[in-house]
Amino acid sequence: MIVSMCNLSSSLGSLNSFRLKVQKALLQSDVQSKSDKSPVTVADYGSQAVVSFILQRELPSESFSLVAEEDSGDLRKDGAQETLARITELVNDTLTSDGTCISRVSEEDVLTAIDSGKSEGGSNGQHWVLDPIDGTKGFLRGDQYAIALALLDEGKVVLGVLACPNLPLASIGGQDQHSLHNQIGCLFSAKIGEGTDMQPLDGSSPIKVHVSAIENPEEASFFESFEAAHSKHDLSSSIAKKLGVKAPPVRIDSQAKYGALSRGDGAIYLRFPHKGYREKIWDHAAGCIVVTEAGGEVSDAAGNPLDFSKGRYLDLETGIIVTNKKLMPSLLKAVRECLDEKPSSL
Ligand SMILES: Nc1ncnc2c1ncn2[C@@H]1O[C@H](COP(=O)(O)O)[C@@H](O)[C@H]1OP(=O)(O)O
Ligand SMILES: [Mg+2]
Ligand SMILES: [Mg+2]
Ligand SMILES: [Mg+2]
Repeated sequence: MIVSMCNLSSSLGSLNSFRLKVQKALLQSDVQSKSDKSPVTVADYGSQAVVSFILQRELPSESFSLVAEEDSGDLRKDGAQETLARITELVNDTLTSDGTCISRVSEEDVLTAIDSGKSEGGSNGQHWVLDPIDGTKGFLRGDQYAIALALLDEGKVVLGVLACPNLPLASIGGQDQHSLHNQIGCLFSAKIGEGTDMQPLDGSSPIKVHVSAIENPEEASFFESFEAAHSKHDLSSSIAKKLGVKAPPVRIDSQAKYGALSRGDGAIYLRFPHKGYREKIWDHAAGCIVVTEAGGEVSDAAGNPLDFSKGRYLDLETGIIVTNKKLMPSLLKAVRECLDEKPSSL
């Protein structure tokens, strides 16, 4: 399966205008609640439809498989007609404005495109993995969010693209504040064995990025979820304290954390969801390769690499930790000690 990184990057880049436009003009009726109480918006559905259309246009149909977050169930219910019409209008605006020669798509086409993301993934063959808007709560607040697309080959992530429309090109880690003219919007892309690139969302040239080289935890800063409901802030604080981290946490939404970490804005990302939460592959696949190709490591709380071959969910020891190769052993030790002291914290 051959699809150029350039095509993919420009397709996700063109989605940028779609999302910024939708984010600014979002109506109350554009936001719904899913069965797990998490929010979903016309932008989540529209983004999934657009990426699905573009991938299916670029790729041979017989082997196409997409594992994506949203499905059309709620959009097919009575009362959803207006929402579906609005999504279809936004999708058509996007597909025609980015110069791709796609004729207008119907509401049924949009529903079908969304549902092409129902694949179960797994360890055989190739599967695209999509989070059309990761960090929907951040998107709604006007803060960080990401569009995350990855490719699995025989259960391994081999390619990842992470668009972060609200992430400054300059570091959010304290240094380098005055470079790049405070431009906003970053696209991270990584291919196995080829490193990680970052480029502005306007399509300017990419640069190679690398994780922080910090070895002394006292100089490290760490990322965690903005939402306390998504990750235990008290547990992260205990781990950071035990490790000797002095800086307060940097709290941002979505896989933008992986992007920021891949260019060394911070050195550590800690994620400890509350009991019962199951991590999905689309929440980590693109971020994971963006960080590992930039020289970092991603593991579960037991030190195992993430296994993307088990279907739509990640099967892991609760907790995801990300850092550079130098800090990982001491970070894992701090995690183990904190969990041993307070096993009930998981
Ligand atoms: N209860 C929850 N616990 C942990 N993560 C959650 C929960 N509900 C939704 N998420 C997902 O966590 C990710 C964002 O986490 P964070 O911003 O805290 O890093 C998103 O993928 C979000 O889904 P979504 O893609 O629907 O926004
Ligand atoms: Mg969601
Ligand atoms: Mg997500
Ligand atoms: Mg999402």
